[in-house]
Amino acid sequence: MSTPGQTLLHTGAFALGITLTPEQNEQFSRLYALLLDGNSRLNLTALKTEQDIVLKHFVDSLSCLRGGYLDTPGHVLDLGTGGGFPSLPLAIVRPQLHITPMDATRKKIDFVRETAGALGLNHIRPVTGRAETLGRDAAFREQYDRVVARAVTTLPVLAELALPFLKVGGLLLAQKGALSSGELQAGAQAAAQLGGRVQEIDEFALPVLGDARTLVLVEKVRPTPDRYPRRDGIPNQQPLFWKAKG
Ligand SMILES: C[S@@+](CC[C@H](N)C(=O)[O-])C[C@H]1O[C@@H](n2cnc3c(N)ncnc32)[C@H](O)[C@@H]1O
Repeated sequence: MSTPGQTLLHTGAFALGITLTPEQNEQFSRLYALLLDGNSRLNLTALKTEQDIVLKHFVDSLSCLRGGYLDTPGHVLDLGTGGGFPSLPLAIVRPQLHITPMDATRKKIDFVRETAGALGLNHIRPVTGRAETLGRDAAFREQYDRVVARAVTTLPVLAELALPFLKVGGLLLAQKGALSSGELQAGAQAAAQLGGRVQEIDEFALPVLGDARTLVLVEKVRPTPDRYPRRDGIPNQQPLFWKAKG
C-alpha cells in the first residue's frame, strides 16, 4: 500500500475511534496486496482503486465497531463474507474475537482461509455453506454472540438468515448503505417474527468520503421458531413482510 493509502487508512480508522498499531498497519498492507492478487484470479471485488479499497472495504468494514458491540470476547459469525469483509479487517483489530466468516461460494472462502493464514489470523475459522442450511445445523444454530453482515440482501431476508445463528441476548449488526423506511419497517416486522427486536438504527457518514451508511442493530430476545430459516432460496424469493425483487 502506498504512503497516501496508509494515511487514508489511519485517518478513516481514527475517525471510528481506532488507532492502528504498526503491526496492524503491516497486516492491512499485506491484506491489500493479497486482495489485489486474489482479485486478478477470482474477481472478489469490483473496487479497483487504492482509495476505494482502503475506504470502502477496510474502513467501511471497521464501522461495525461503532457502539462498542464487538469490544468484548465472543463468537462472531460473518454471514455472506464474500472476499472476507468485514471478517479480515475486524480480525486484525480485534484479535480477542473468534470469527467465523461464512459464504455460499467456496472459492471466496478458500481465499479468506488462505489470506487469514498468511496474515497470522489464527482466530478465524472460515466455513462454506448457505445460511439456510447451516442455520438448521445444531453446530451453528444459536451458537453466536454476534452476527455481522455487510452488504448482504435486504433487512427482512437478512433477519431470517441471521437470527437463527444468535444466542438469546445476542446481536445482529447489519452494515448497510442508506436504508428506506419501507425496508426498515419490513425488517422490524420480520425480526419480531424471528425472535428479534430492532434495538438501534445508527445512521452515519463513511469517514473521508461521506457516503451514507446505516448500522442496524437487532437484538435476539427469544428463540427463533423452528420453522425458520425456510429452505434454500425461499427467504429471498418470498421475503417476510416484503416484496421480492422483480
Ligand atoms: C454483496 S456480497 C457482500 C460480500 C461482503 N460481505 C462484502 O461486504 O464485501 C454478498 C455475499 O453474500 C453471500 N450470500 C448471499 N446469500 C447467501 C446465503 N443464503 N448463504 C450464504 N452466503 C450468502 C454471497 O455469496 C456473496 O458473497
